[in-house]
Amino acid sequence: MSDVLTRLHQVLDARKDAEPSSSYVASLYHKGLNKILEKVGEEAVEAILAARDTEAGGDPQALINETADLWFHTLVMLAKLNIGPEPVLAELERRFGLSGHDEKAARPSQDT
Ligand SMILES: N=c1c2ncn([C@@H]3O[C@H](COP(=O)(O)OP(=O)(O)OP(=O)(O)O)[C@@H](O)[C@H]3O)c2ncn1[C@@H]1O[C@H](COP(=O)(O)O)[C@@H](O)[C@H]1O
Repeated sequence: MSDVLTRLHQVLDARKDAEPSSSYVASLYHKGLNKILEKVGEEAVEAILAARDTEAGGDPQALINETADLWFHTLVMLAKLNIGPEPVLAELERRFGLSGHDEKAARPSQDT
């Protein structure tokens, strides 16, 4: 399934040469990194609100959709900075099976 992240990244990369009027992703690149970061923040808030609604008995599909929007916009953010999903997946792989407390204790002191 993580293959879809790689395939999506290839599309996001190709959109760097597209006309802003022809593609949502190209229009985001054209507006610049600050607009992309604004979208990531917006989608994070929408995911948080949908999680609250789901806990209160709402439709989990709304949370799934908002999480997909959030992941998508973080991929656009990374692509804008010439980073694909692979190093993020590799970092998750590296952390896999490590206790969260142990992993945090082993981080360089400037990381949060
Ligand atoms: N996965 C997605 C995807 N998820 C969400 N979105 C878009 O993200 C936007 C987020 O919704 P909003 O209501 O916040 O957006 P908005 O109101 O248009 O934005 P603002 O004007 O408020 O900034 C919507 O336009 C969604 O269609 C996506 N747009 C594109 N993709 C993928 O990216 C590929 C390339 O897309 P294009 O560049 O548009 O061809 C597509 O083939 C898909 O695979």
